[in-house]
Amino acid sequence: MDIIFGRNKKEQREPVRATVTGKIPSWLQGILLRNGPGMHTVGETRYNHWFDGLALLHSFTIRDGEVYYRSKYLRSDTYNSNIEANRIVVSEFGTMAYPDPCKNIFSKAFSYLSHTIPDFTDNCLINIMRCGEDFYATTETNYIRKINPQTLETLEKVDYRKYVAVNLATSHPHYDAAGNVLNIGTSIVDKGKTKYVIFKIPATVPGAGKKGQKPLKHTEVFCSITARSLLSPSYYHSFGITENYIIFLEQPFRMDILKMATAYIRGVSWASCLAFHGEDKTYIHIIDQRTRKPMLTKFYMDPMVIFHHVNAYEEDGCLLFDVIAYGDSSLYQLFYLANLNQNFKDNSRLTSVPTLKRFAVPLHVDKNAEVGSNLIKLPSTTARALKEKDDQVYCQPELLLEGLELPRINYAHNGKRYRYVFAAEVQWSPIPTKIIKYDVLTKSSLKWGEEHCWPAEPLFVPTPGAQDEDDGIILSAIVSTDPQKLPFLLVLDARTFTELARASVDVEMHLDLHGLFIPDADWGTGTHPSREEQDGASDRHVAPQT
Ligand SMILES: CC1=C(/C=C/C(C)=C/C=C/C(C)=C/C=O)C(C)(C)CCC1
Ligand SMILES: [Fe+2]
Repeated sequence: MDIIFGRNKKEQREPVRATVTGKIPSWLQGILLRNGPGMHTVGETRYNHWFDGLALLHSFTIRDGEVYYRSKYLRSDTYNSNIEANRIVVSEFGTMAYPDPCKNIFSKAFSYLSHTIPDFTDNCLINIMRCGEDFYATTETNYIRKINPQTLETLEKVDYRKYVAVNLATSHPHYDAAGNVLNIGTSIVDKGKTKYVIFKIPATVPGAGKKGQKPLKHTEVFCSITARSLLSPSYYHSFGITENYIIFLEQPFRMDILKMATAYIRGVSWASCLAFHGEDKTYIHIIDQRTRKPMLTKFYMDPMVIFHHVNAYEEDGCLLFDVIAYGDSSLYQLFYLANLNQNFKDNSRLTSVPTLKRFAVPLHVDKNAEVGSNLIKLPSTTARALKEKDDQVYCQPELLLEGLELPRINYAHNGKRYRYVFAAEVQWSPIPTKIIKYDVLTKSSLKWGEEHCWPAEPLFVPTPGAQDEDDGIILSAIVSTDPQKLPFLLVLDARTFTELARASVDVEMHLDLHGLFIPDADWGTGTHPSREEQDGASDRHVAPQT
């Protein structure tokens, strides 16, 4: 398994043409841009956790039935410092690093103290975010890195804290129909308070295109929620949204700020400051977008760990949300590289299987409803919300499907009633073996899988002018454990889940995390450099010139 997880991947800086078999639909023109960890050792030093790896961006440019692949390490400050020092000098999720090798005991003590809370990393390895016409590589700290989606070149480092008071922010923002970005971050012990801050970055700003007119400068705080605990806010990875509401789950998987403040001096990682408190509840915060205020009813559910929200929607006075839930935090434990070795199969059993669960929250709670009564009367779900005393409501889910992660939907249905979840199938280990299309209405699934193949997150791209939710294609980058088999971009018909085409590339591809598709039609005529300008004049191979 070391080939897939632990081995450093070489960049493919010049676009290389893939060998296409089958037929890519002629309307599919654009760039699939994805992110994930690609380098886990620097010099003699090694990261402990797969999520620590240095961000490797890669893209598949699809044009006129051909596919061109390229990859480039994000030239973050973290990457540059590590490469220059030829060792890991910046701390990541599972690895605490020490910048200066101290010469004597006094300077060592001084160095430790002056670094009590080191600056967080800008190794943005998780996802790609679109802000108007700009694209950023993202992680979960206060830093994002602007990138050129065509050349994969690294551009400026952006500190969210310049625009909004957050120390951490998710790498799974939402977008409204106009392309405005909505995200959530945590503001830690700021003016005596720890808060979850929901903020909005407009897609366009007056005078856009003029120097200095950046959407980020116009970031506004939409709403904030005081954390239940000043010194142990929840960890979260995503959130949910509908037309009128925002769903934030304050789960009992928490960060211990005091532990974090002493982590550097104690020589332990950030990950060791996170703990799951199975004796606690998960609080459901529902924010009404019209008033920008959280609902006063105290909704809660069992203790669980949720990384990915799938979708949410409103139906007959209820708010329904679908999430991939775990019974504990064992997922993060599994990704320690020490577990992802030859004995992978024995070491990497999840102690809880990721399960698609549907929750339902009543938007108007009748104060006179009997304690113990179920407030959900929808025929469409068996999810329940039990009235309790003191304005509390206990939500119990409907179990939809076990064994899936990295969920995606047709984003045109985000926040609305929907039918299809596209995901990677995973059972008791974090190995994605198949891609699955799950119909939440009929509860049936379609699957794609092939021997030795590990599929990445399946991304849905709609057919132009599509009416049906599944009228489109699925794109997934597939890596293989068989050294004889080249990695490839898989193109499936999203309706039937049959293979339309595959584009094999003779490179060492990494297993990635998340990304997005940029249709060619999205390149405006205005401020963007032309494709010709950006495609890279220095291309050795036949570059996708148009
Ligand atoms: C560096 C750093 C962090 C990084 C977290 C990361 C990198 C999480 C990755 C999660 C993924 C990939 C989940 C997939 O489901 C924290 C803990 C936010 C806080 C402190 C500094
Ligand atoms: Fe994620």
